[in-house]
Amino acid sequence: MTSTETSTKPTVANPPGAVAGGTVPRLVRAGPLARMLRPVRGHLIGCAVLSALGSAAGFAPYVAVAEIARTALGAPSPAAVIPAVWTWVGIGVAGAVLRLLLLFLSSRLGHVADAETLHAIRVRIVRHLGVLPLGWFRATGSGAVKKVMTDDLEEMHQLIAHSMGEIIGAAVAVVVGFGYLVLVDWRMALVALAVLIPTLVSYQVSMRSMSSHLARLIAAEQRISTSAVEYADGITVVKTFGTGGRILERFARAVRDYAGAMRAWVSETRYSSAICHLTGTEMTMLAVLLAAGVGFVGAGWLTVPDLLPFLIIGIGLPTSITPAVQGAQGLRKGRMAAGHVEDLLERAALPAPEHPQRPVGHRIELDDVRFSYDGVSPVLAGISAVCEPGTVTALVGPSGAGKTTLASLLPRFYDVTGGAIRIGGVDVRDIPGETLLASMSLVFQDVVLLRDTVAENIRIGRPVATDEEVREAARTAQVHDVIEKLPDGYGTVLDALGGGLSGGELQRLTIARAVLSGAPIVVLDEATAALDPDNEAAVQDALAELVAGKTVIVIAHRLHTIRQADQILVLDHGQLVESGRHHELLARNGLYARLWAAQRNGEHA
Ligand SMILES: Nc1ncnc2c1ncn2[C@@H]1O[C@H](COP(=O)(O)OP(=O)(O)OP(=O)(O)O)[C@@H](O)[C@H]1O
Repeated sequence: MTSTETSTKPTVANPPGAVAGGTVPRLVRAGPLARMLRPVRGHLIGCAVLSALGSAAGFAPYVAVAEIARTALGAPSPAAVIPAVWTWVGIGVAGAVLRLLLLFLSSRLGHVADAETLHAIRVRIVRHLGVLPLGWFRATGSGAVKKVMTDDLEEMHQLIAHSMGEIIGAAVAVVVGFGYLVLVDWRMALVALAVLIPTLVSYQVSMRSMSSHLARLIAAEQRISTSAVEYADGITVVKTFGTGGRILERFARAVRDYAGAMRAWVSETRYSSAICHLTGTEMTMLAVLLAAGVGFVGAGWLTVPDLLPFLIIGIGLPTSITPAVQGAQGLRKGRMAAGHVEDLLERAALPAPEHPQRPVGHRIELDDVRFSYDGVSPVLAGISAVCEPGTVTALVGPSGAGKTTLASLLPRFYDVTGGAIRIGGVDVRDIPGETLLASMSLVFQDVVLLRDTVAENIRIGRPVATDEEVREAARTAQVHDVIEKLPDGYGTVLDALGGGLSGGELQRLTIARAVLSGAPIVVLDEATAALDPDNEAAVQDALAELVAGKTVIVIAHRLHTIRQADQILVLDHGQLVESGRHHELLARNGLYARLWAAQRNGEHA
């Protein structure tokens, strides 16, 4: 029996709740959780049975103490009860040992079920991540993956390995304890029940209230941590531009939301919480049982020895519920976590080609390409163009025109919603994913680094490349000399921030990756960030080496870098408004000419 006081303080970590009859089975049966646990049902049933038996055996020492007291008090002489006392001591010790053994085995089964379930889920997630559109990762995916892989799986671990056993153990403790008291004296047992029932009912009320508030509280808690991280991450910008007020305001709003949700919850549960505090403690039970017991003894309904089991076992009944309250909370969180896991697993995968085909050559054909992120507002509205092998095509246009979106349709970050993109005469949706990605190098502005050596960071371009090939690629990308000057040269381990390499140097490192891959198509997002003149020249030289002889699509922000492009596609509001070479477009005096004039004026201002 636990002797800790039952707490009904409604915190998110341990909110009010109860193991009221019917609630637990409904939760376990429900939806995604039940589906995920089906393969380990046998283990879970075994775990539950062992936990129940262990919890029941754990009563033996308490019953033994009560019985020894009853026997001793009612005996004519101490010597007469020695054999009976020894028997009860034996029963008590055996019960304690059995409890340890059964709970150990139950915990083992629970952890085996947990390991098998989480292993299967992790494998499914990893497989599914492999078929999700890359665009999903760029937009929102990495945060969602992290949350599911760490937070949600941790909640599921708590549920499978701990919460179920806690709930069943606590339920059995209450039932067995109460059953024993009924056998001793059913009238006194009813008195104990009169204290237990309001406790259970008020827990049940709190539990129902928790269901409606938990999602809101967790959401507010997440917003608090997100805005705190945002503040810490952006501290340089915040201090420099004095924008801390706005970020702090977001943080304060999240804190207010949380406090509001908590207030609503506390207010809704004020009566049930007060009853829990009043009736769910050992002190209250002791006072009631003692008062009733003395009265019963005075009335001749009860003997003093028969009062003892109520004072030893009865007073612990309310606090026996505590583990179930925590377990029920774990169950609820685990069920929400299972829902998040299933949401991720149900996210639409990129359809694999039904009839895979191999492209012949690398001619790129944009055929009436239409696209929308939300299926409602068009972002690209019927773009048609051809990029011949070995030529450079620049995508230009105002911010938000759709340049990045168009470029990201080539490697199938997303699929077109109308029209088609063909490479070497084959629709990209009919080219096997690996073949498609192997045919192009993607050089985007956000440099993604692995926490690994410089050499391995370049080798991502072609994992089987030799050390000499890695060095050669770095030389071509004009970054070899910089790497050689690092403390451990190519063996220097980079962190997420680039291990001291400048922005331009990191860009050349990603260019080296692309050079190493040797893919015949290059999709390039030209840097918008201004580099110092030396770095700028080095990056331009590296790019010139990379794109030589390749089919290149470049998203151009600074028009002077693409004056020599073979064709320039000018986008505006998702439409292709002009196309041609630099001097042709200037002669048309349209959008391109205006953008060019604006940039020239900007440079000379
Ligand atoms: N992941 C996304 N989900 C929803 N809408 C998006 C997403 N990415 C871009 N958009 C929207 O699509 C439109 C085109 O954006 P896109 O980034 O392709 O333009 P862009 O021409 O590359 O702009 P910039 O030069 O500023 O990078 C914009 O209205 C943008 O807000």
